Amino acid sequence: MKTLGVVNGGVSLFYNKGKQLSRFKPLRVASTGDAVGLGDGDDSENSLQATIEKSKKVLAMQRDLLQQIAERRKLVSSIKGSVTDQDEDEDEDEDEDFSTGDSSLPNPDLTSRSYNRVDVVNNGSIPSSSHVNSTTKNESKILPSVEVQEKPELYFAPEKASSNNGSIKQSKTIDSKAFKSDVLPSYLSSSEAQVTDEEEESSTEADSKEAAEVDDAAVEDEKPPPLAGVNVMNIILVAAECAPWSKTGGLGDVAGSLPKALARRGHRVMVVAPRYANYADSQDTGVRKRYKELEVSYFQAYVDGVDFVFMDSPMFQSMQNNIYGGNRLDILKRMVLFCKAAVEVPWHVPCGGVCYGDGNLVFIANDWHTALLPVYLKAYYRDNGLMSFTRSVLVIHNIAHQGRGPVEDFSYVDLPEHYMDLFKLYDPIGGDHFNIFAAGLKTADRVVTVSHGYSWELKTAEGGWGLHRIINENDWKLRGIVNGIDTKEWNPQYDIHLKSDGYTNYSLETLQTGKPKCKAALQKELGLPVREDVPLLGFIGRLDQQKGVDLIAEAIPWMIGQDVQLVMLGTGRPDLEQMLRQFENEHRDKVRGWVGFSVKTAHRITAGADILLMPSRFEPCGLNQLYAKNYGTIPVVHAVGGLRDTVQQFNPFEESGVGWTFDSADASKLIHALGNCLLTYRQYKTSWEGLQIRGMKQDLSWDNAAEKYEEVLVAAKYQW
Ligand SMILES: Nc1ncnc2c1ncn2[C@@H]1O[C@H](COP(=O)(O)OP(=O)(O)O[C@H]2O[C@H](CO)[C@@H](O)[C@H](O)[C@H]2O)[C@@H](O)[C@H]1O
Repeated sequence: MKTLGVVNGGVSLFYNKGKQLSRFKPLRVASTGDAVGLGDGDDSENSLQATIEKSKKVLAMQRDLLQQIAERRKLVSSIKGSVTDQDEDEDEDEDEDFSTGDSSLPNPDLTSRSYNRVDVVNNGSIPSSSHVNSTTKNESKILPSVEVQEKPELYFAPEKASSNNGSIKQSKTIDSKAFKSDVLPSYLSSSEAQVTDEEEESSTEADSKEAAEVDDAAVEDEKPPPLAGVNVMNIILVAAECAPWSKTGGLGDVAGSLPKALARRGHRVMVVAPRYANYADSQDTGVRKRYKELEVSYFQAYVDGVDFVFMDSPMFQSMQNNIYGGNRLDILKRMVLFCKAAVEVPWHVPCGGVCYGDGNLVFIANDWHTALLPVYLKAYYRDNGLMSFTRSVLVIHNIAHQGRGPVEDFSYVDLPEHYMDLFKLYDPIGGDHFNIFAAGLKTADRVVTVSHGYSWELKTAEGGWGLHRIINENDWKLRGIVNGIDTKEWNPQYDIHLKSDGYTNYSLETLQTGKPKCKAALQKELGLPVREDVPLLGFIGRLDQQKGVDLIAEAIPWMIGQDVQLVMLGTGRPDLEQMLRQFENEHRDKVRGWVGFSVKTAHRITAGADILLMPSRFEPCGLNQLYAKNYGTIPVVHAVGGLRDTVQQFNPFEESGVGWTFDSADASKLIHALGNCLLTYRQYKTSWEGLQIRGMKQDLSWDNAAEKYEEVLVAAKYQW
């Protein structure tokens, strides 16, 4: 078996047969030539002096060890706090032996940046930090009882469940659970959004105070995930947006939350994102670098165990709330600068006093905006024998945006001529063109996409948007991993946006009182009639072709004929924004079309609505349906991509499933599914509660996904 020596800032990490043999700095004493006790006279004085020096060193090392031991004790007590069952009690005892053995040791002063839960050897020894700040559901909660009820009879007319006229064909190999819904009795049956808002987006003092309270409450519930152990790595996630600092959609959410889950597993994790505004909670690192005539500097914040590094340049600052603004070349130039500089961040930007360095390091790039990063890593470094042990993983959140342009755009990316072939792609309509995503996909060591369903769709002509051939050729390195959600931020129990204006926090135990309160508050806030019995439907999303807003538009006349209320929140295509306003104007007693980007309103709709509509034409993963499930809001979705993976169709005979799905992007299918959903809402309350409870009980946290990401990172690390 191959033995691999990874040089990591002066400390070698040796791996043999997959095992890390030496992860900590060896404790070495008396390494110099002047041995103690040899010679006499002056010699003996010298040797005495040498002994004193060595004793000092030994003492210093002991102090170091004591600090590490104290940190482990802290970890053990946090594990003890969350252990509930018998098996875990046994583990706890073992841990206790370990900790009580050191109980007499002094408790060193541990700062918030002191040590990781697993000591990561970084550039010579100072590991980054990590708080344990996750929230997971408390499974031992008392649930409202679900009564067995008669099966529904009055559902809509049956239709062929297997019919598949969708824009994307379904795979035979796709998740069997997702498919189950299709064989059930069927009678149950680019322009990117811009940040346009808003008062709550600038975090107020009150918000941060509330957020801190949320942290405290969440920490009490916390059950840490297993640690990465020997797989522990240095990870740098690079993305064009990162919530809560910058967000136009799901990419921002993922960049803000996946890293925290990786850190909870013990990895040292950094996020690099552009600095589009002056973020109050970040500090200037003082580091300045020049790329051609452009200077960048770096700001930094340390949150929930993750080093967030914001790259500052007039190019980014000028974007403010319009982060993908400007013409094609403007965006290209911004991303060239961002990716060139991001590859060097591990050398230049010290976090917790120490740079990450290039050993045991993997970059996670996201979408076309950062698909240049794997290419720069190869062209500038690995081709030249540098950063040889650094790897890159590229995540596809949405293949529809690719960084395309005329072939001449290659001159802006500053790469050797022979790299041109990586970017050149033939398009049946436009001929040869320049395609950044294509180059990134070919160059990255591994590729991840955000659901199983989408990983299959990407390989089809309809779903690959011209890149399906490249994706098929690189199938060996592609993996689908369903996104998780930030269970601290998107949790009805702690949600800071439910603390005022009549809203209230709620959990499984208080669902039946808390959610109706939120519904009434939402109706009041929107100026709709406050009625508990009327089903309130919600839609949240970018207004573009992807999200199927036009299907809702087609279904509006039917909806208006029902006793329902509808609220739609979104920004994007001006014609669709106008459509939202028009719906509201025409049906003021039933419809609200909120054009704008408001995180607060998104949370409140998720809590107050009974039903969330997601008729997306394609959906790589989708986060809103996951948030909806966590809030007891029932999703009605087009069974495509990640929606098919995450929304299991309701089956009244088994009382299973968490929502309604329809199998093609067609308004009549949406109406059919929604009709059955409304019928259940009105006539089968117990079934409805069952749907809510099953959704709320699912573990949607990032911890599961982080474990799978870790497998991909490790595969990349050992790949040559
Ligand atoms: N007007 C508005 N006001 C406030 N908040 C708004 C908003 N419009 C959207 N949002 C928020 O933005 C996020 C959207 O996330 P999605 O995953 O649904 O979509 P998106 O298509 O952007 O992401 C892409 O990347 C993600 C992440 O991988 C994939 O899940 C997805 O399928 C893929 O298309 C949610 O947090 C939502 O609440």
